[in-house]
Amino acid sequence: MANHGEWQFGIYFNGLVGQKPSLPMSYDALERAAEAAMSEEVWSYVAGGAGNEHTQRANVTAFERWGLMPRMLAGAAQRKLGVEIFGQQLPTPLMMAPVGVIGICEPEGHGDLTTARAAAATGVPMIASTLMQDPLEDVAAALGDTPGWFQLYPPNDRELTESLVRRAEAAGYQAIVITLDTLALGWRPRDLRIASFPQLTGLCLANYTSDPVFRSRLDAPPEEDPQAATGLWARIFGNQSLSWDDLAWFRSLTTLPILLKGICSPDDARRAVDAGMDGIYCSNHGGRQANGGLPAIDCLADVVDAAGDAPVIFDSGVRGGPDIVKALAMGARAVAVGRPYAYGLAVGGQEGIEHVLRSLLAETDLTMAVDGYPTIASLTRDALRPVR
Ligand SMILES: Cc1cc2nc3c(=O)[nH]c(=O)nc-3n(C[C@H](O)[C@H](O)[C@H](O)COP(=O)(O)O)c2cc1C
Ligand SMILES: O=C(O)C(=O)c1ccccc1
Repeated sequence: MANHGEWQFGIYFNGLVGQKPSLPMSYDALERAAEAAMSEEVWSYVAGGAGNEHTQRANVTAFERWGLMPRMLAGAAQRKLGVEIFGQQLPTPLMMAPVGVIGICEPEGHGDLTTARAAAATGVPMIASTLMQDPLEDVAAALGDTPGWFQLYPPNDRELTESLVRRAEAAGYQAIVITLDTLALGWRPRDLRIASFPQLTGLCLANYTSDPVFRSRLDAPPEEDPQAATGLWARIFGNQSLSWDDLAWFRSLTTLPILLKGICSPDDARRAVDAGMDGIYCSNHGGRQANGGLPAIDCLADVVDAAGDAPVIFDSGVRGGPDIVKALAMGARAVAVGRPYAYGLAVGGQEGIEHVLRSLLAETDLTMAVDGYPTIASLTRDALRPVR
């Protein structure tokens, strides 16, 4: 396979016949275009974070405190970006993080299906959120040969939790990601200012309204009384009494690999592995949940060390190829992005997502080429130096 970076020559050659890319070529331009393309409510929800968004900004700027050491004549003419996770061979170390409102990041409201098609076209796995506009089965069917993982927000109803996990397994998802950092909703001033929370208008609840257990809890079907369905969702979503003791029960539900998302503490990573979890997902939810926290990248190395042989996925603040390379060098097995592909969808539909993913992969590949790291295995912490 050609190196991902060669994609840039396609763009330059198009320039020879007067064609310029119609989609943004930098993250800042992508963000501006997305703001223009989205409704005020969706923009606020996607772009915003917790409190004064200090942690959200710090997630991004913390990457600038690490520099990659360039190595010359390192035999990096061909790069190998493939990785293996839970016996799955992935063509690249990039993943799409679960974004619960991806369904409404395009005007037609089927953004989950569009994202799955972009995953199918690029080989970049989609981690499908519990919050979807289309049922998880339909989204799985659109993934083609690309693996999908299912992200679970465990409701405070065990029968419903079990139903969601079994449906995900039956639909062909290849891992379950249990998100632990959103058992309560963070303080989000942007959304508070405009008094907007999309799920409360009934958006992105298809996995609930299509679920037999959820439906059995309602007096009338959601099609007849959508408000009652939304009210039930609001009552069952939060699950603040979840504890480490519940992990054995989750483990008993499925033979699929389970990862815990929202882990930043090495002690929690150790505890997760001891409880039989298969992987760790180091993330602070893109700074959307708790403000005043550590940048997620500053937590990654300790989490990797504590996780032992268990693979660690990383997200929060990844905006370009060098960020991906740095997170891999810290020891992440794969690196995910959230807002970047949501903006790609808003700006250019499926093509927009593919454009964002291909740009990230090209820049990752070229960073490895220019800095002399031919394989992901060659990217160790020795490649990183603190910027003074
Ligand atoms: C609009 C939006 C919705 C999200 N919804 C979910 C979700 O449903 N489940 C989840 O585990 N994480 C969710 N996240 C968090 C992402 O999975 C990821 O941790 C975060 O976006 C990474 O940070 P980044 O946006 O800086 O790349 C959401 C993030 C955004 C921006
Ligand atoms: O907005 C989020 O980040 C998120 O993950 C979420 C999803 C559903 C309810 C509350 C928060």
